[in-house]
Amino acid sequence: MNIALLGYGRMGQTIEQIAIKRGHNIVLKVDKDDTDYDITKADVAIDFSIPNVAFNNISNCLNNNIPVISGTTGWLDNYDNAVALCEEKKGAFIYASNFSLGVNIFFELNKTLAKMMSTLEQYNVSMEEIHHTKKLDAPSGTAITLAEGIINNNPHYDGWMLDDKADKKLPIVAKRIEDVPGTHTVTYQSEVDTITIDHVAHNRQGFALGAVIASEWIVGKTGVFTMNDVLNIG
Ligand SMILES: NC(=O)C1=CN([C@@H]2O[C@H](COP(=O)(O)OP(=O)(O)OC[C@H]3O[C@@H](n4cnc5c(N)ncnc54)[C@H](OP(=O)(O)O)[C@@H]3O)[C@@H](O)[C@H]2O)C=CC1
Ligand SMILES: O=C(O)C1=N[C@H](C(=O)O)C[C@H](O)C1
Repeated sequence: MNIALLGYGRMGQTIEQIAIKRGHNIVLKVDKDDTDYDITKADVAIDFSIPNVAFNNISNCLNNNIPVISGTTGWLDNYDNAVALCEEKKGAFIYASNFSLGVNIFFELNKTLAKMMSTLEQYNVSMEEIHHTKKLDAPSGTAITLAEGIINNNPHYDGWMLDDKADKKLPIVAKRIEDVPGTHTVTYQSEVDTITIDHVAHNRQGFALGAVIASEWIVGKTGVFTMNDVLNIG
């Protein structure tokens, strides 16, 4: 498969290594100053760029009928526009806040736990995410997906709040510590005990492998998909 990498930073470079090991060719590497490129030489594009360019990158792929995988976080104000464009162009698109198999299982575990805890009013839920100091957005996309998994399954919460507290808002604390690839912890606390579930990424290989698997899966398909479709879970 011929793959275009939109964003050639930490993730783009890790994806390149895994894609080559799986027998693919990297035909395009696009970074900040690369404005004049031909996306049509790719069979599929993988976008791991920065929040304020992701939607443009995705639109360019859909306008040129190239299936696109995006892992960039912090651009979701435009997610519905990306979905509408994909439907209009009869294209193929997947966004995931986290492509790793482990986190996608963790998402399902989080939803199941949220359902179980939803009638137990003595527990308050909170979340912490820790990432490297170069991360541009907070809270992480993964933390937002986890928060949505709780809010949709527990009527005591109707939103989330970063580094603050308010009634019915799930509090999220975002910490930045050098070189941490990504740690997410969900905590239920009562007066008598604490329940925590966490996912700790040891490196970026899991995110990158998931993105390559998603790109292999999407070629030849039409529609807007999620990692649950790719992994057949959920
Ligand atoms: N969904 C998931 O599983 C995961 C998501 N992420 C997300 O992926 C994104 C990238 O992460 P990471 O690789 O660590 O970040 P990096 O900063 O290492 O890489 C981003 C790259 O995008 C480049 N870039 C800037 N402008 C453009 C443009 N117009 N078109 C294409 N590329 C551009 C940057 O170039 P320059 O440096 O020259 O500005 C940089 O090389 C983040 O949003 C992060 O949150 C990260 C890990 C996993
Ligand atoms: O920026 C990162 O590094 C990561 N970003 C994603 C997010 O915002 O959830 C996924 C992963 O945690 C690493």
